[in-house]
Amino acid sequence: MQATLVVLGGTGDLAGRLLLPGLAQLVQAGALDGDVDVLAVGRDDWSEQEYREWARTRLAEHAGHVPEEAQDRLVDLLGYERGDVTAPDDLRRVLARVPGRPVVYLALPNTVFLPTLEALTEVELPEGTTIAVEKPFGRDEADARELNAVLHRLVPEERAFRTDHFLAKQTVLNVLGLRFANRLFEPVWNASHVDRVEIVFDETLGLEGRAGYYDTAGALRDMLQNHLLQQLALVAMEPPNAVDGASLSARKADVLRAVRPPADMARDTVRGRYTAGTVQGRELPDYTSEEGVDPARETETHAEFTVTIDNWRWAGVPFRLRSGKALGAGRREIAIWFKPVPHLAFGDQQLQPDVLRLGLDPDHVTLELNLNGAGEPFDLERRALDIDLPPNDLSAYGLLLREVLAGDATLSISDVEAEQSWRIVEPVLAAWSAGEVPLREYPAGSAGPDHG
Ligand SMILES: NC(=O)C1=CN([C@@H]2O[C@H](COP(=O)(O)OP(=O)(O)OC[C@H]3O[C@@H](n4cnc5c(N)ncnc54)[C@H](OP(=O)(O)O)[C@@H]3O)[C@@H](O)[C@H]2O)C=CC1
Ligand SMILES: O=C1O[C@H](COP(=O)(O)O)[C@@H](O)[C@H](O)[C@H]1O
Repeated sequence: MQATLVVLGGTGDLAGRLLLPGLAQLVQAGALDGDVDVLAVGRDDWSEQEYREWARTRLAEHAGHVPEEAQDRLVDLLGYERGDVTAPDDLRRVLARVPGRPVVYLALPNTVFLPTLEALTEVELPEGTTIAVEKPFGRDEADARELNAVLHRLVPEERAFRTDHFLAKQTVLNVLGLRFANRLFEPVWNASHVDRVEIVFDETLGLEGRAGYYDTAGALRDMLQNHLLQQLALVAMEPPNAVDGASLSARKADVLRAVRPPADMARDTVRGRYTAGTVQGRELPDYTSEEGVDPARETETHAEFTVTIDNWRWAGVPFRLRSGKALGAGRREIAIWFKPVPHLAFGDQQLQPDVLRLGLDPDHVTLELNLNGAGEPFDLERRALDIDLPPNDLSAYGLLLREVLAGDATLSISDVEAEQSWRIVEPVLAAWSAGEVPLREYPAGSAGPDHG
C-alpha cells in the first residue's frame, strides 16, 4: 500500500543532515520504488519548489556518496506544507494531502513531542497510521509516561516507533552477533570475569547551530539517556530467543529495570561545558556565546555517569557512560575490560588485563591481549587482534527509515524501555539542577573536563 513519510520538523538539522541522505540511499537501493513519497512540514513560508531547493543543497552537502540521479529522484518525491505541528487544524490540512498510509515522523525538539501528539488526537488519523518519535523521548520520566499514554491513544504499540539511530549502527548491531552467534564470549560475559565496561561517544563536533533543541536538552538527555543506555542494554541483556522487536525489547527492558542509578552524584557523575578552543584546526567559540544559547540554563555539553546493575550476571561491575562535544579526539567505543588472571606465572611483569573494544565510526572490533613478544620468549607484549567491519550499504538513518516504513520494530525502543531509561537518568538531572555537582569548563579541543 502507498505510504507517505510525513516529516514534522522537515526543515531541521536532522532532516537535512541525516533523514534526506538516508532516504536518498533508499531511493538508490530501489527500496522506495513507487510505494513511498515524502511530505515535509515546517514553519518556513516556503513553496514546494523552495523546499526542494533547500533539500537539494542539503543533499549535495551530506549525501555526496549517493549518485546525483538518485538524489534527483528523491527531490521529485518531496512535498512541502507550511504549518505549526502543535495546531490540529494545520495537521488536519497536512494529513488531508496524504494518499494512503501516513508514517508520521516527529523530527522535532523533544519539548514539542507532547503538544504535537496531543494535537494529533484531535485529528482523525487514517487507518494504518504509523507514528515515529525521535529521541530523547520527552524531558523526564513523567513526560515520557504522558507521551506513551497519548501515543497509545493514537496508534497501537506495534505502530509506535521510538527511534534511536544508534541501534542501526554497524558496531551496535554487531554486539548481538558477537555475543550471541559465537560461543567464545558469553561464558566470560559476567561479573566473574568482567572488571568494568565503558561506553564512550566523544564528539569533535560542537553545537553546529542547534541551540533551539540542544540548549534545553544538554548532553545527558541528548546522548546518555538514549543512545548510550541502549548500548548498555545490548551489552548487558540476557540472550534473546530471536532477533526481533518483541524479544529484544523484553530483554533490554529487563536489564534497564535492574540498573541502579549513580550512588554518589559528586563521585559518580561529571558534567562539563566547553569554552573557546580549536578542534582539529577548527576554531570553536565558547559554548555560551553561540547564537541561541542562554548561559543561565547551565546546559552541559559533556556528561558522564557510572552505574551498576542489580542482577546475578553483573552485580558490582561498574558501567561508565560518557559523551561530550567539542573534544580533541573522537573516542567512540564500547570497551569491556576483563579482570586480571588469578595468578601470573611470568614473574613481576606489569600487565594490563585483556580488553575487548567495539569501535564505532569507523566500525571495528579490537581484542587487546598479552602475548609473547619479540626477543625473550616470556617477555610479554601487548598485542591487538583488529577486525574492521565492512561498512553497511545503508547509513544508520537509511536502515532505520527502511524499518519504520516497513513496520518492523526490531530497531525501535519500547514504552517500558523509554520510561526505564528516564528512571535511571532522573536522579542525575535532579542532582545537577540542584547544583550538587559543579559544571566544569573544558577548552574545545581538549580531552574534556578535569574530574577534579
Ligand atoms: N541533528 C542531529 O544530528 C540529530 C537529531 N536528532 C533528534 O532530532 C530531533 C530534531 O533535532 P534537530 O533537527 O537537530 O533540531 P532542529 O532545531 O534543527 O530542528 C527542529 C525542527 O522542528 C521544527 N519545529 C519546532 N517546533 C515546530 C512547530 N511547532 N511546528 C513546526 N515545526 C516545528 C523546527 O522549525 P523552526 O526551524 O521553524 O523552528 C525545525 O525544523 C531532536 O529530537 C533530536 O534529538 C537525532 C539524531 C541526530
Ligand atoms: O542523536 C544525536 O546523535 C549525534 C551523533 O550521532 P552521529 O551518528 O551523527 O555520529 C549527535 O551529534 C547529536 O547531538 C545527537 O542529537
